[in-house]
Amino acid sequence: MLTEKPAPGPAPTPAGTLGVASEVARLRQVILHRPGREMTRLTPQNKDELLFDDLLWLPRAQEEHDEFATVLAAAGVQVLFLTDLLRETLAVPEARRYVVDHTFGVRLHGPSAAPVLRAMAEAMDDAELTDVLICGMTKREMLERTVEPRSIVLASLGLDDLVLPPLPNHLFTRDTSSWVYDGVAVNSMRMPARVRESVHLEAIYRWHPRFAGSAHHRWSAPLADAITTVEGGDVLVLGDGAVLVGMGERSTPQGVELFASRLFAAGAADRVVTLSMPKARAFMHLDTVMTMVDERSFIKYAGLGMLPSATLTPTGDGLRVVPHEPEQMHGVIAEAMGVTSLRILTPEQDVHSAAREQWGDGCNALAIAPGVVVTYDRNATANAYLQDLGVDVRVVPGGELGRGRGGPHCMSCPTIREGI
Ligand SMILES: NC(=O)NCCC[C@H](N)C(=O)O
Repeated sequence: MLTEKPAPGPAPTPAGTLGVASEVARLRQVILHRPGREMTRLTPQNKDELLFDDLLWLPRAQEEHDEFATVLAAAGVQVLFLTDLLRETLAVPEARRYVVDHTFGVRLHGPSAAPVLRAMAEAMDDAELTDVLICGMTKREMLERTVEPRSIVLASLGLDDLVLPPLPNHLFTRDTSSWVYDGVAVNSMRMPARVRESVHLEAIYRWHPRFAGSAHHRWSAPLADAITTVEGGDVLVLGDGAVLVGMGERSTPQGVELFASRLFAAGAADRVVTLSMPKARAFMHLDTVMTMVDERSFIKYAGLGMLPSATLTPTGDGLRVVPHEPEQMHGVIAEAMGVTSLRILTPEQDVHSAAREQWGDGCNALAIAPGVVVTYDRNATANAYLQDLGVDVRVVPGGELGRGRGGPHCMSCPTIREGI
């Protein structure tokens, strides 16, 4: 039996206007995804394709996640759960049609099976459809709901093969959509295993009553392609019109230029600093190596070193691009932030311990207010180091959650921070 989801805290009070004008301003509202049955689809055979390094022990992962949600709720953050948002969104007929059409399509299922699968999905109630969309569906489960259409796509699958793959990386709500100033980017995801996550977030922001009525900007064309990709873990909102974006394994220069152009066109930002990161799994997103702790402090992985950067600014009808040498990295970010220097926080430890803590998301802090961060308890050196500097560190367990390679920053999509 999976454990029940706890109430996320006291009855939510209206949290304010949607938007995030800073990485560290007091967090008011966040989207989380409590890991569920989709995690039980992970096997030693498919985990790499599904971007997990190991299999999660689900009840323990849920306990850990519940603690994360409780720490946030105790700090006055309104916690929204993706499963609830998706289920409530599917009650809107247009949203349901959009999601079903973008899930059961000719490309994935072929022209013979797609219409049958769509009809099967249409017949489900909102909760069942939500479960199938997130957890996926085997052919055996499909046959409990519909007769097998004549389709070589389906005929090629065994009974326990997946007609619809699960989405275990919904856990990392940061990446799929990101609020930047008074708008949201529903991101085109780089890895095939995560592409369908954007369908759900797009539907939520377009049709869920909580978001549909708000006049926020959109910084992306979701599901565009695998070239113009930006993922939220690569994006840090520096404040006062500045944005920092990492380009590496997931976010591409093409995607970042489009993203910057949209921010500039709306007047939401006027400078974007890009960092060229190594293309490696350990550095898959900027927030795995560097996150903000307060208005001018970053916790940074020692092994990251200094990176080539560029400053993008608007020119009226295009972008002005000024490249910088690696040694200028901190100065360039400081200048974009309008501060004389950054405070770079790098715990002192031997290279092996530093690499182990980075792998365990030691630099993946979620600021819930300036100088108040949520981190995994396992990163003892980084946590003690921050505490010694006077940072209020609120630790949560991450032994199971961390197996998907993400910490508190990755597992949270802030939708409202103070000061927007
Ligand atoms: N911002 C992040 O670094 N998110 C963690 C994403 C982990 C996920 N398993 C992935 O590979 O996409």
